[in-house]
Amino acid sequence: MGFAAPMKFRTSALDITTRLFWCTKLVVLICLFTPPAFAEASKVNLQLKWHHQFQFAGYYAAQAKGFYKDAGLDVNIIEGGPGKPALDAVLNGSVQYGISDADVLMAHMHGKPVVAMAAIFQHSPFIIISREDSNIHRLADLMGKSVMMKHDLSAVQFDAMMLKAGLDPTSVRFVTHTGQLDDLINRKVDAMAAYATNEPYRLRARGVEPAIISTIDYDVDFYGDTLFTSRREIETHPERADAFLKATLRGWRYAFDNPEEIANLILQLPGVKQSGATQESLLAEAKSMRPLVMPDIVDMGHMNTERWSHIAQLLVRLKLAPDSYEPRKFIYHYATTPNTLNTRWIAFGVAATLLCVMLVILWNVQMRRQVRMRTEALHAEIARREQTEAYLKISSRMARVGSWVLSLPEKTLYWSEEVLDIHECPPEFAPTLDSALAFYPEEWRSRIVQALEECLQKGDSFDEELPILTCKDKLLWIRIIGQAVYDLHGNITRIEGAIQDISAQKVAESRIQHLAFYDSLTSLPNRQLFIDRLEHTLAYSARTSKSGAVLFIDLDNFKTLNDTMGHDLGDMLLQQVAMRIAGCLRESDTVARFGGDEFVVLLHELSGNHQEAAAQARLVSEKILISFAHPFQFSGYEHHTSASIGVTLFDQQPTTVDEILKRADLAMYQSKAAGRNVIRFFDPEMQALIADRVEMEEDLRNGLRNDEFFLCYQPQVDNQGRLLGAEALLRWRNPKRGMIPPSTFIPLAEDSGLIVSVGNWVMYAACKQLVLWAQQPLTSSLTLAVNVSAKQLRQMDFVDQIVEVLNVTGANPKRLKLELTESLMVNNIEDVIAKMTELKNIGVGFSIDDFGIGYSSLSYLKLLPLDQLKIDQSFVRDVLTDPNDAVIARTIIALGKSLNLQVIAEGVETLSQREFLDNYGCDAYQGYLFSKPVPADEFERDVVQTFEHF
Ligand SMILES: Nc1nc2c(ncn2[C@@H]2O[C@@H]3COP(=O)(O)O[C@H]4[C@@H](O)[C@H](n5cnc6c(=O)[nH]c(N)nc65)O[C@@H]4COP(=O)(O)O[C@H]3[C@H]2O)c(=O)[nH]1
Repeated sequence: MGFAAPMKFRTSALDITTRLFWCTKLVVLICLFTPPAFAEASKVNLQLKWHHQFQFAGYYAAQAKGFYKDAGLDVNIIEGGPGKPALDAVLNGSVQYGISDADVLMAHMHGKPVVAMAAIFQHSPFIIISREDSNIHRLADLMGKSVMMKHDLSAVQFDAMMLKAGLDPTSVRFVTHTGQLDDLINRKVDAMAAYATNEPYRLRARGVEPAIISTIDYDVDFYGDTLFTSRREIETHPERADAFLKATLRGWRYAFDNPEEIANLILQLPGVKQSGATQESLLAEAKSMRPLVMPDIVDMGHMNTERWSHIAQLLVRLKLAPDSYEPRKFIYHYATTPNTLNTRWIAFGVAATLLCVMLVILWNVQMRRQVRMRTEALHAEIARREQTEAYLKISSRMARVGSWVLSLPEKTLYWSEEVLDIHECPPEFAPTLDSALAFYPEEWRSRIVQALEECLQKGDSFDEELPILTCKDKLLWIRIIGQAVYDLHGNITRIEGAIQDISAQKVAESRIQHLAFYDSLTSLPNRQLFIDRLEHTLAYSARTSKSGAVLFIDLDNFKTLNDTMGHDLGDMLLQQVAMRIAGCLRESDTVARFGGDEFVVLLHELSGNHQEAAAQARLVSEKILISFAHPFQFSGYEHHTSASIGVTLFDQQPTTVDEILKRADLAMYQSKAAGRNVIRFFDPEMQALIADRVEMEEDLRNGLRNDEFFLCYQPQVDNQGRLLGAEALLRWRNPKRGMIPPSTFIPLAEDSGLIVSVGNWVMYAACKQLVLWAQQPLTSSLTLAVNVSAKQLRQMDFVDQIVEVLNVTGANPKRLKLELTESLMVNNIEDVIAKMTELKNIGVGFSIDDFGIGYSSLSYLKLLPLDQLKIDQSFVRDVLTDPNDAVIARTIIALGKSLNLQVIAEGVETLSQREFLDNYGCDAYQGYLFSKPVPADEFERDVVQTFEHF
């Protein structure tokens, strides 16, 4: 449906274009209607139908008056006669043009290539003539009578007349036509076929009154003499044919206009006078021809397609011709345009008029179309504007924005519906400038008043965000925009603008602000806001004599609680901690959460005296520690926790936020190292230590690259004193620092993550050693225990790494024992079990190192694919003196037995320690009693030789 209009438009545009095209084409055609021009006269032959007489007057006139010559033709007129039919002459090509009857049509219908050019006789002159005294006046009178008739078209016309009259054509007696009028005069025949233009006159001239039966009386109306030619002539000489026809017709017009002149001319033709023709007889013939040729009524030579068709149908009906009449092929059409000047002017005139008419029509159509289109466009525009206005109203309502106008100089105020709505005023509320200003709270009102004044005085536009109290006393935030409007003289005539309710936006902004600057869990300021405040405080301190402090607070063992009791409890603890810390501070102090269990406090406006400020900071710190003394309560659960606090002071000395935070952080680490639940102030010595730690980390990294590490081996023996194997212990000899103990660099490697690369190095070194030992009988059965740190084991590809080391070195997995610490059992125990099981399946053994000091859950212990428990040396050390340690050692041995695990004691220094443990069934020992850890060569040389072997 939507395409209906354009379709219509397209069709009409097409019509117009088509009309214009044809109109132009017509004009061009008419204009091109020009006469042919021949360089030299073209010779043609014209065969007449009969002897020379007025019947062919037009042709003689055309020749005598030079019409043929004017048309570039040299025409040879050939006389016709019996046995000399023009049709045959044209068809065999001996002549180009001929005169004949409707037998040309018959020839055409029989497939002969003939073309009728002009029917000179509009009605056939054929008649049946008899003597008046024979009493033959109608066809019926001919029944049984003799009629002299040729078996040609005359017979056809006669048959047609008879049939039309309801008579049988064969009921008359036909006699061969002799052409002798005397046969009729002498009553040899009763009647004869004749020409109305000829025989009646001749009969009368002989004193015999004729009786005439005419075809017209029986409604048989054939054309008479017809100028025709061959199709070949038309195709090969179209211009000649045109020219010949035009000149001939001109000749005919001349002949009828000047019959005496032409009659005299005919008399001069050979054989005419001899035939007895006179001027009088010729003029009589001319006269009798007029009603048949009708030169005054129709165009000379006129042919009617319908009439030819009618004659053709009659011929078919009479079975004289096949049903194959093709008017277009039979009837001649001009190949070129008439060449008279008049015709050309008329043509031009007609064309120009046509063109003008078409242009007027076109202009009219175009105008109508334009008017229609513009009207439609106007309607569409109105609809669009109405729609836009409606949408604007909807969007204004949705966006809660409206317009206002303050007209000057009366200062009358107009509010749109939306503005009234924003102010929650009833529709009848009529605002004035004063009543509008009253919506703004007093402390904000001056801003809008000032904005209006500046707009009035200087023409400044304004854009303000202000709160209002609506008619219903609701607090809203609005954005008000205003700008001056001037008249032609540059005077401000009004201020107009918009008001939008931006309350929702303000809430969102403050929410974003909160999210950006506050910790979502505790609602405390976050690191960013804390830094911002610290910067302000530093600037303030630099200006005044006041100092300040930053406290770094870290919860002790928070990670363990979070991991074991779950994050929900961890979160609850952090929220309660936040409240307790905040409870120890002044309003003006800041407590922030930096993430995890890291809380940071900013104390400002402390004393300008350093010591006093330190005391103030210590007091607050202690208050915080004391607040932690009470257990934290969660639903049905109590939790004790303590904190480590690092403090740093700052005063007017220039320093940076980063520096202060770093110092507080260092102090906090120091307090943690000091045993937790303590307060430590930052001091420069500690900073040096930390700096050294950073440096050592770098040395450690380089140490790996520079091959500064090596392994020492400490023997492990069974209760019979036989050498079972050794524990591989890592050593680091740094060219600058000398030998560094593992207790120093292993924690550093753990913290920095370097322990993974270090551990990998150890694993390769230990396995290579196993391979070497495997090659010697004394050492081939020894096992090697290797320490594995928690970070190593947590590597996703830990198992693959070990397998790769074993594959690369070729070490026997059964000789390798991995020592894991108890802390590994706390987290993700399923993963640990899976990895251990995988390695266990290929023969690798496992021992729990330092057993007894951790948090091993006995239920998990059962699940681990362990081989050995290793009693921590701290219990072994005092096993003889501290009954608690003795009990623990005995318990571990008993536990091992019940779980079917081997138990080894480390740190055995004395025989009595060994004997004690032996008494309780300890399976193996390691300690200085047997040997300190020694390098491989020393181990092989001294240790291996000393012990008995399995
Ligand atoms: N007082 C005393 N000490 C004895 C006695 N017998 C052995 N020790 C010492 O006790 C530590 C035993 O190693 P650990 O418990 O695995 O404790 C090791 C282990 O936790 C770690 N460590 C050493 N090498 C490696 C390693 O390759 N990888 C990992 N992850 N940690 C290692 O460093 C810790 C310290 O190693 P070391 O300094 O070699 O100290 C060794 C050893 O020298 C004794 O009778 N009396």
